[in-house]
Amino acid sequence: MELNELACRSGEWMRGSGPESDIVISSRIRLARNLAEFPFIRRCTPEDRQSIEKMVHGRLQAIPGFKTLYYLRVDELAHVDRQFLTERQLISREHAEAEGARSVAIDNDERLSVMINEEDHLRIQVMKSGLDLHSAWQQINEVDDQIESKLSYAFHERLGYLTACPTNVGTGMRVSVMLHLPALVITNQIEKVFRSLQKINLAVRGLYGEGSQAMGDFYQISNQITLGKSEEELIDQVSGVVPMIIEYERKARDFLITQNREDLHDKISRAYGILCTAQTISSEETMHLLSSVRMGVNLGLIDDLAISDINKLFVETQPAHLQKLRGNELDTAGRNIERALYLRRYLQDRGKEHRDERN
Ligand SMILES: Nc1ncnc2c1ncn2[C@@H]1O[C@H](COP(=O)(O)OP(=O)(O)OP(=O)(O)O)[C@@H](O)[C@H]1O
Repeated sequence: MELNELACRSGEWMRGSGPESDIVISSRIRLARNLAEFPFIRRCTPEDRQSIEKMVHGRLQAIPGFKTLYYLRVDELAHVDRQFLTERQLISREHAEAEGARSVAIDNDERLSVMINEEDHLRIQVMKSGLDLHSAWQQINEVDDQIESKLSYAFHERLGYLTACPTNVGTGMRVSVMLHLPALVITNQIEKVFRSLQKINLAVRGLYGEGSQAMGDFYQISNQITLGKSEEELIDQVSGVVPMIIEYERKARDFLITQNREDLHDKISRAYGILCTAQTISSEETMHLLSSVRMGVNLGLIDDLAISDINKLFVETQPAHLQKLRGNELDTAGRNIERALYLRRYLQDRGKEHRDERN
């Protein structure tokens, strides 16, 4: 697949069409799996890695339905292409930066991706728009069964699936939701919410997962425990807590709008104004301003844009996306100019379309 093809369209999870997608950007389930006949990645020789890569690729191809997956050798891609896949959440930052033979298989809608030779031999992930963990589980469970019918997984009768890091042993599953929580940040309640989540063994991470900073008020909430609970219990734990966080965020938004409507409207309109007119802008500032505009769209304070537009802009204004869309490499200053140009054009076009629709 030409990566440029991917750059020109939105993955399913970016469309903002799933349940509760005003606050829940996406739901993700990933399974860590290893092959019984090879050592864990950290103990593999370069030859082992090559053999695993070749074997898994071959077996995946033998699964009906997997033939249509795009298959990319990550270690053979240019830096910008690896960064591009990270920005689309199709591979982890570790997979983009690691050494040795490694690859990824991706389906057409970007719902399913399988990383080969990441921290574990296989990392299978399914992503859905909005809060949709149960259907993500249904899909990943089927995919996992299909793969298991072609490969022999490292499995221990008492412990469950064996993984490179002990924190993943058992189900090998991480269940997560990416939430947009700007009002809890503005009202200084976010730390309190995080402390309560940590008490019930849920992890809070930034936009790009483990060790990453929260950007644009996006937070990822996931299970910390993988052992001693069934997959359904882990999903229920995360699914059970998310509606409460959604309610807190909605209450904080209501509070802001009733107590301070003018200030909030002003903050959001200024953010929109800067995005529509800036001549040079960093990705950090863009994320920050888009976060305000996203809340403005949800609160009906901005009606020129839809949530899908904002989700698309969040991804397409990232460094590698800009360079792919533009077709050449750019340094930081060049990217900041290109980003501002891209935003001005996009927002002016969408504004015009909306005005035409209304007339
Ligand atoms: N709900 C989600 N929606 C979109 N992207 C997600 C979601 N959850 C995680 N991701 C992305 O997946 C990548 C990997 O995430 P993360 O490092 O948290 O977990 P992981 O792959 O399960 O690995 P590990 O727990 O072993 O570190 C990151 O880029 C992260 O942003």
